[in-house]
Amino acid sequence: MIRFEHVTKRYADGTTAVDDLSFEVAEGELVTLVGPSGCGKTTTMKMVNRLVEPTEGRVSLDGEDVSTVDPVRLRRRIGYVIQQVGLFPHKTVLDNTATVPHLLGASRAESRARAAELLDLVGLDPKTYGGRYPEQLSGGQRQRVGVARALAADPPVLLMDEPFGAVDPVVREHLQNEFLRLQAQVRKTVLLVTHDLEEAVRLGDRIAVYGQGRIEQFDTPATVLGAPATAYVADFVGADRSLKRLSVTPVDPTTLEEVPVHRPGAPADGSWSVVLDADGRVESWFSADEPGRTRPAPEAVALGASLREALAALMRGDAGWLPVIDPAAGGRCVGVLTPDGVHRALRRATPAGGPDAASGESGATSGKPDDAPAETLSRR
Ligand SMILES: Nc1ncnc2c1ncn2[C@@H]1O[C@H](COP(=O)(O)OP(=O)(O)OP(=O)(O)O)[C@@H](O)[C@H]1O
Repeated sequence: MIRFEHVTKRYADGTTAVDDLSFEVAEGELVTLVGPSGCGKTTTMKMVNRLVEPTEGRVSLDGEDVSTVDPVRLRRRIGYVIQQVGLFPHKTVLDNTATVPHLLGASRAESRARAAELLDLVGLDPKTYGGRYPEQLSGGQRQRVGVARALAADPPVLLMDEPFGAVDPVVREHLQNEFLRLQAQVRKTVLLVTHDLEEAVRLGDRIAVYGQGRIEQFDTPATVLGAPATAYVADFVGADRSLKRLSVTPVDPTTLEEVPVHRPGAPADGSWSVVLDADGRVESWFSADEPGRTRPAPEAVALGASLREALAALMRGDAGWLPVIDPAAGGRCVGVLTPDGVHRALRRATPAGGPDAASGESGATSGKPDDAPAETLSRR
């Protein structure tokens, strides 16, 4: 666990980069630090592995004040991933990844076996890529090697500074998703710096929104987007935060409608009805427009998927509704999601007054919706 207690950093030229900062990152939690350029994010991160020393206050790791720990010993417990990955150009991908375990005393064979496992874990087949040199990889592949290398010593803590910054938006989203999948397996305590709000929202269990040298709000993505604590945060998350909230609001059972089950021989109630198979999965459906025509089941989404995914699936099909399935119950259809349901779910994840009522005016909220607590997507 990482803890900052009243930490201030003033550089020699008098710049106050971080001003009286206090927060905690729980074990296994991924916290993103987001904010404009120069607000102190990188300085904050570097005080964890002692690349920068605080002027005042205390940074501790698992209760131990880092200023009392030998920096070399400290950094063995902390993986560090930076945008310019810094791979050794004259070493193969496998050897780059094996360097740290080897330095830590593992035999060459053990280190290479571990490196191959890690490359596999980050989605690079060691047989294909292990023997290549960094210049023979794409930017996205190099960044994956950077992540594999940081994980190689199996550190409990990872510091990541714009780790997916140097690639185009499509590759970036792909890497982010892979990283979330990986994090669900390895559960590191992660502090990740980004200037990209989308990335902060997508990856963070919690987000720290930085103003100048200070944290303006520290909360779940859904709460930061749904209930910005200050005018500054409201401005930073922007007017389209309702759209961003689609990514962090899950499809949940309470916003679904009942499945309008079709009874053979009986006239369909309402405008459409659904035929379920013996396992409760949608087999086909009928619309009152053309009652005699059997239509194939629309694409389904799983409980817990984001509203963003659900909306995309709604747009891809022409049914106007989606079956929602429970993967834990063998893919049984537990309800249907309609555009109205999406709207209700978004409003539910918002404090009283609807998606855009949470203003950044001085009557800032506590950061928590009053009625239904905003749920965030569980990525674990
Ligand atoms: N070594 C240094 N000496 C003096 N000032 C510094 C030093 N390093 C950083 N600063 C200043 O401290 C402030 C915070 O810098 P920092 O790199 O922590 O910001 P950041 O939020 O990570 O920015 P960016 O997103 O641009 O990387 C800036 O004003 C910066 O110019």
